[in-house]
Amino acid sequence: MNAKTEQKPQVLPEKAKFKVNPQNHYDLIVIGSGPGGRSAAIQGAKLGKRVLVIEKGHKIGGVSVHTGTIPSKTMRETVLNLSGMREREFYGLSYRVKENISAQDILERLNKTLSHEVEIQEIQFQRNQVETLYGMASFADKNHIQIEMEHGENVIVRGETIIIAVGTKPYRPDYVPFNGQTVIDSDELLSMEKIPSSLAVVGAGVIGLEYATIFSALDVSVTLIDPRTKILDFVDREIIQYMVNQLRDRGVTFRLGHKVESIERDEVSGRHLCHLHSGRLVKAEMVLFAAGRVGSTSSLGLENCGLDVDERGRVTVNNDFQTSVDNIYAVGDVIGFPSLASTSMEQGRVAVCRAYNQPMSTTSEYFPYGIYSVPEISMVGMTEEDVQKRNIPYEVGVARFRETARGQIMGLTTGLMKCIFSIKTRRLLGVHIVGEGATELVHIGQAVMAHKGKLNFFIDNTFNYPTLAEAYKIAALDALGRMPVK
Ligand SMILES: Cc1cc2nc3c(=O)[nH]c(=O)nc-3n(C[C@H](O)[C@H](O)[C@H](O)COP(=O)(O)OP(=O)(O)OC[C@H]3O[C@@H](n4cnc5c(N)ncnc54)[C@H](O)[C@@H]3O)c2cc1C
Ligand SMILES: NC(=O)c1ccc[n+]([C@@H]2O[C@H](COP(=O)([O-])OP(=O)(O)OC[C@H]3O[C@@H](n4cnc5c(N)ncnc54)[C@H](O)[C@@H]3O)[C@@H](O)[C@H]2O)c1
Repeated sequence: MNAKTEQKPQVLPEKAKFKVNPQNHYDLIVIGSGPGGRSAAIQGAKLGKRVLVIEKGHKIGGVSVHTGTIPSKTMRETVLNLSGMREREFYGLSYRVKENISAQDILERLNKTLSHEVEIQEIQFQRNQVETLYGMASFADKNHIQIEMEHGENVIVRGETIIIAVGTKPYRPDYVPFNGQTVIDSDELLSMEKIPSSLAVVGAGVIGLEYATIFSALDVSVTLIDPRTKILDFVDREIIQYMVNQLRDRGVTFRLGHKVESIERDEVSGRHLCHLHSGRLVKAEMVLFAAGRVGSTSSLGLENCGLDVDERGRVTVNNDFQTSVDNIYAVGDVIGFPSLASTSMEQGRVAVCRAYNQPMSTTSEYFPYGIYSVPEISMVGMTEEDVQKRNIPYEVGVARFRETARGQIMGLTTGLMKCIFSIKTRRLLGVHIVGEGATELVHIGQAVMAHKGKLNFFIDNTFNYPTLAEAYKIAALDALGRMPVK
């Protein structure tokens, strides 16, 4: 989709006049109730503002709650528990907690988790007196938002400050014959009726990799296809290599550097044939197309307030998350990188504080990245490739989880932590982890980095025993052994 062609910049309407009932006047209007919108709304309410959140879905929560973060992580947890994968070191490769895991097993837990999460968020809005209207929002002008409600009713509301937090939707090019059941995007995956015996995942980004590895843990035969030869190029190469080796060992097939040209159904076998540019063929019962996402801006009427979007439907903002129209801010996935629930929440809070000139300290430059593949990956700070590019003299310390007593207790045979230290200052520059608990463990490194901590922090402090966190000490001692004597 070329959003640019959809969103023709137009001349602003001459001071459009809208008669708006004073009841429909708000200090702050937030469009979208995902992590960015939610935290913006609550921050606005905490500042004593009258806040309205407009949500086009039936429930608040956004992609994060309904189709993205929480569902995929709940699915992962269910699969890891029911498959017994975490226990196989002790009980053998054939160990299963439940034989024949069904789509229903996964959906049951998913529905319980999601409704609980929505309830918590609704209570948060109630407690903070954030008002909610369900309907499709579009700009009438820079202060007025038209809301098309479900039963055809149209309402116009006025906001002095507006936050765009509409997020993204899956990229769905015309050449992919989506059918909602066997050729699907990541939203549709959550209503699958049956777990396929084979799966082709097109796009080895974070979404593709997470789902590919979750299905592989269910013993599904998975092929991962991506036109790029390097997957997740922001992750340390050693960590990716470590993970790819494990996945190959588990039977995942990689078709990197291969572009899908067409997808068709083979009527005889009922499987789908993915024809690759190279002439190779991938056959699978289900195809998951996960080749990125586009901003949900095509029906937002941005042209009515003088805003434009890029080729992926994203809005441009400055460091305060303010768009080129002074009373309109944008946060979350709609502004692009890093497109995480975690960073979207922070952006929502910061945007509102900046809009109301609240004194606030500058946010830390270090944020962690968590990839919930099986095994999981997490990182903060610079990769080894980054420090090399910047010509920083460095040393690396590595710890393997199997070297820790906790790792032995848990039956971990894999898992790796890599810490990068500056030789000159001895400061911790980056932490990269692949394996059990990576997304939790990384925060220790994040805290040390944010406080400009050095190698000696890990050497001089005692860690709980037995823990996986001990890996930090092991990695630091490993690096120390190779550091030049000062
Ligand atoms: C499969 C998947 C897994 C993910 N896993 C993780 C993870 O593990 N960790 C992580 O940090 N991030 C993860 N993400 C990313 C995370 O979900 C997003 O970064 C986050 O949801 C973005 O929040 P947001 O506030 O920008 O908007 P969204 O969550 O995208 O919500 C936007 C909301 O706006 C509404 N909306 C859109 N247009 C309109 C309109 N015109 N009028 C009214 N309402 C409108 C939508 O209905 C939606 O509810 C994942 C994403 C996906 C797809
Ligand atoms: N754990 C997490 O934090 C988490 C999990 C899932 C998603 N997310 C966020 O969601 C966003 C979207 O994720 P994503 O994986 O869809 O996008 P992405 O941009 O990360 O990856 C898309 C992948 O698809 C490939 N691709 C692009 N065009 C293609 C085509 N025509 N055919 C085949 N492959 C193609 C790209 O080479 C890339 O590897 C990301 O920015 C990510 O930050 C985060």
